[in-house]
Amino acid sequence: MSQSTTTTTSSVPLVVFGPSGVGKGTLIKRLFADYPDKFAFSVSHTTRAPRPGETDGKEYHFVSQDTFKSLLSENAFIEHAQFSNNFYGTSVCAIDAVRSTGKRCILDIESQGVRQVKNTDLHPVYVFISPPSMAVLRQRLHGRATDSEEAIQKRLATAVVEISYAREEGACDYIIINDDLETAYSKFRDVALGNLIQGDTLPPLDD
Ligand SMILES: Nc1ncnc2c1ncn2[C@@H]1O[C@H](COP(=O)(O)OP(=O)(O)OP(=O)(O)O)[C@@H](O)[C@H]1O
Repeated sequence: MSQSTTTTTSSVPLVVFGPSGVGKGTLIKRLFADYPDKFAFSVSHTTRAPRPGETDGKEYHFVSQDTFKSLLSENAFIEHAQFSNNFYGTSVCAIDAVRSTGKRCILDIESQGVRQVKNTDLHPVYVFISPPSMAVLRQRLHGRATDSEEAIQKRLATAVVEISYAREEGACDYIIINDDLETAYSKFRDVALGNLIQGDTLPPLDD
């Protein structure tokens, strides 16, 4: 691949999506650790209150519901969502802020957000991280031990929605199955660096 192609591909944002518990955070954390000067998350806006230790503009841009709504009406967000009465959104400005530092912006969002991004002129690269099977996803959610059984069941139900979206024509540029972590990370790193890879094929995930 020519240098110019690599540069162009690796400067557009990278959207990473996939069911909760599949290992997106694990892969992204490792990428940030390996390449601290190359990648960054954009800072999202939220209407939720800051938690102790959080700084405005660092973890989030903390705004009121009214400010959020007016930003929304000005089309300031490329995607937004509501979770338990709070709004969250990724602004065009936040993505530009990452771009201006010379880093590649990474977006870790749900398929609902991916659909919204598709309606913008951002044109990122879309990577779907897939579990090797639903049984493995279930095991990982239990193994992480951060959720109640009820929350795990909810995440599994949402996983079905994420996976069925990934099956839609043109939903993603790359599928990476996170079975063996080293193999998955090596593919993920290549995509993030703008290299062409042979993506995986979605497994049946009907177990
Ligand atoms: N390839 C792998 N093999 C085994 N375990 C893994 C692998 N990848 C990740 N895990 C483990 O699976 C669990 C879920 O991973 P992680 O929290 O990164 O998922 P996630 O997709 O970021 O979830 P969420 O969207 O809920 O934040 C963690 O305990 C992690 O250590």
